Amino acid sequence: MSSGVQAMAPQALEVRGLSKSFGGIHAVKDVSFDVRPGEIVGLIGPNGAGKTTCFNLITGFYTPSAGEVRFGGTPVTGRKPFQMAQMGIVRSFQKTNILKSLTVFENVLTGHYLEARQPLWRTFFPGRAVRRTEHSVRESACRIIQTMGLTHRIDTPASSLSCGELRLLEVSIALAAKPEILMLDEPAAGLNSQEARTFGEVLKSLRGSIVRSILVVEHNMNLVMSVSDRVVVMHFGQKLAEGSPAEIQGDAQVIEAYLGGGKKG
Ligand SMILES: Nc1ncnc2c1ncn2[C@@H]1O[C@H](COP(=O)(O)OP(=O)(O)OP(=O)(O)O)[C@@H](O)[C@H]1O
Repeated sequence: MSSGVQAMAPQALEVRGLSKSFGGIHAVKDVSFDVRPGEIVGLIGPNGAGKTTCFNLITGFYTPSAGEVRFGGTPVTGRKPFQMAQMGIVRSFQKTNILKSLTVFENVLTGHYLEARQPLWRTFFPGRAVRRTEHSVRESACRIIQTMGLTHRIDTPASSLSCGELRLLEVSIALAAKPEILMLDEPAAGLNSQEARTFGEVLKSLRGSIVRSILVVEHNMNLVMSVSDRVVVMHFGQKLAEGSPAEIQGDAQVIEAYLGGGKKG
């Protein structure tokens, strides 16, 4: 769908020895894993395992206490979130990026800010280049909305969407930034099992068409196990296991971590 994305060289995300302490709490401790081009990787773990902190470290919202993040072989540790987004590492936010009074189309348009930025003078003297950008941004928004199955809601204010549709809109807005790797933090929160299944199918359809790879933090085990090529399990800030969904589901240490640690989801 996005020819821009497809034209890019594939980039792997490499996380090496990542650590973050808050006072005396080791929220993330020496965590390493890769997301290879074309993969969907699930990042799971019981409550407080360090998943969100890990996400915030990778996307530049936190600075690591130690360790490195590389993207396509380039060290990107410590870069700001907008710099990460410009490189193609884009995360979704739970609800916070949705403007409820705007329609689905308008919300997805706002997600194109990286592409649509213009110098101020161009706002007053829009030339052909500005109109071309506007046209391509509107086309891109329509394509994303169609891919996400929201075309029938394109002119609906976000305030009227169901919970499942809001989740799809959150991902749509992230897609507007043209990610190479899309990072989703609990994208299925609040969905019932049917909505989560539909959501999973949409996610699988994105990979290789509109984004190269996906890293997803999620408590809904059915969803994670059905969409992921590989699963990384965190526990008490550290990586406990890594493997295929089948391997992870049969891993005694993982089962113990969930059963012993207060399972969520
Ligand atoms: N800003 C912060 N200041 C202090 N402690 C923090 C901060 N952020 C996270 N922590 C602590 O770090 C640990 C890991 O938290 P984190 O939110 O990363 O876990 P999680 O796996 O995402 O949990 P959940 O599944 O419940 O969202 C927890 O003990 C948490 O209390």
